[in-house]
Amino acid sequence: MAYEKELELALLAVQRAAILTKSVYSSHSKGTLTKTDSSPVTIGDFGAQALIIASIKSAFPNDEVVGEEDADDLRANPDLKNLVWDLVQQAKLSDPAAQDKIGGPIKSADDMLKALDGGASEGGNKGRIWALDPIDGTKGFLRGGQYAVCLALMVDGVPTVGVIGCPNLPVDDKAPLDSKIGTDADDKEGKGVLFGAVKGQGATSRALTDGKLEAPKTITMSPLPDVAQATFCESVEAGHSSHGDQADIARKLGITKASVRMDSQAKYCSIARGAGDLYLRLPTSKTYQEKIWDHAAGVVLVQEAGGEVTDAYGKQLNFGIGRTLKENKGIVAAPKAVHAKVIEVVKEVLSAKKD
Ligand SMILES: Nc1ncnc2c1ncn2[C@@H]1O[C@H](COP(=O)(O)O)[C@@H](O)[C@H]1OP(=O)(O)O
Ligand SMILES: [Mg+2]
Repeated sequence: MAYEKELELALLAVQRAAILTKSVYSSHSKGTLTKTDSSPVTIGDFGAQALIIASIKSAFPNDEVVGEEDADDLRANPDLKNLVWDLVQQAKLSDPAAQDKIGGPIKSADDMLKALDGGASEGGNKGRIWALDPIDGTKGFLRGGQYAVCLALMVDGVPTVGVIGCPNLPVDDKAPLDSKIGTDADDKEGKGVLFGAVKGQGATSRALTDGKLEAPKTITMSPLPDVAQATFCESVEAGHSSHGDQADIARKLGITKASVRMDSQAKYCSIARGAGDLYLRLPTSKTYQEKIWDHAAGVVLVQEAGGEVTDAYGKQLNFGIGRTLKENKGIVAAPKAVHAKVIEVVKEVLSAKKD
């Protein structure tokens, strides 16, 4: 099967990075810090990015990576560098054969910095480029809710392999979705899911473990004969998408169920496995450009589970023009059969706002 090696590498690398993020949450008081550009980040972001890029570069030395982080903060702060270096050395898969497949440990702190800086690709529509978000949904991570380790391989600008690790989603694909799932208040049992998809080959989920890969289960979106019955997902953060516009769209579609708010690409995962139906992300800002690492993996998953993903105007997402989706505004993900109807209503709501 095409991309078999890439999928296995991505699954194992994401699994190891997820182990690292869990150790940051439990042993390092969540590891929060503020980057020199004042955006929030955790020590887990650096460690997870370094591990995943080192794995990619050892298996596929010529591939490029567009990663969210870089090593500038670690170079400027030796204590921080040492802290992340300790984390990276400890994060190992329990199964030696699985660990061997992802290139073993990084040899030195300097190698770790080099790996971290390996995410500086400018992207583009030629060749093989990976898009990596080591911790997507930092706010969710900090509140003990949903976050995701997200990795996609783009081939000639097209997201082709997508893997997402969600340490706080329930393993059961059909567990009811509500905004409290995965919060600290919940039982920790039965949590942690690893999703994978390859273009043209379907989408799967399996329990996220720390060893060998579990057997995959095929996932598909729920059949949604009547869009009024939909459950729609949106960001927790009102600054990331317009809760008001999304509520208007839902009302016009006849949807009466309350939205499910969760952080990160766990939203794409949840609709791909049929636990929810729609993901609406209407822009709050005229200037914000969505980042490719925030969507590439989720898009492959939803497409392969029977869905369609476009921007808010129904335009195809263009992943091949750099590190952002600068030609697109907002995101609408829905089962294929209802996508056009949803876009029609989204356009109505957006054009009414302009008047
Ligand atoms: N104004 C904005 N509009 C849309 N997304 C945003 C905005 N500001 C930040 N983000 C991104 O939203 C993502 C999280 O989305 P969600 O709300 O679905 O969890 C983060 O990767 C974050 O990027 P960053 O990490 O650079 O702040
Ligand atoms: Mg992100």
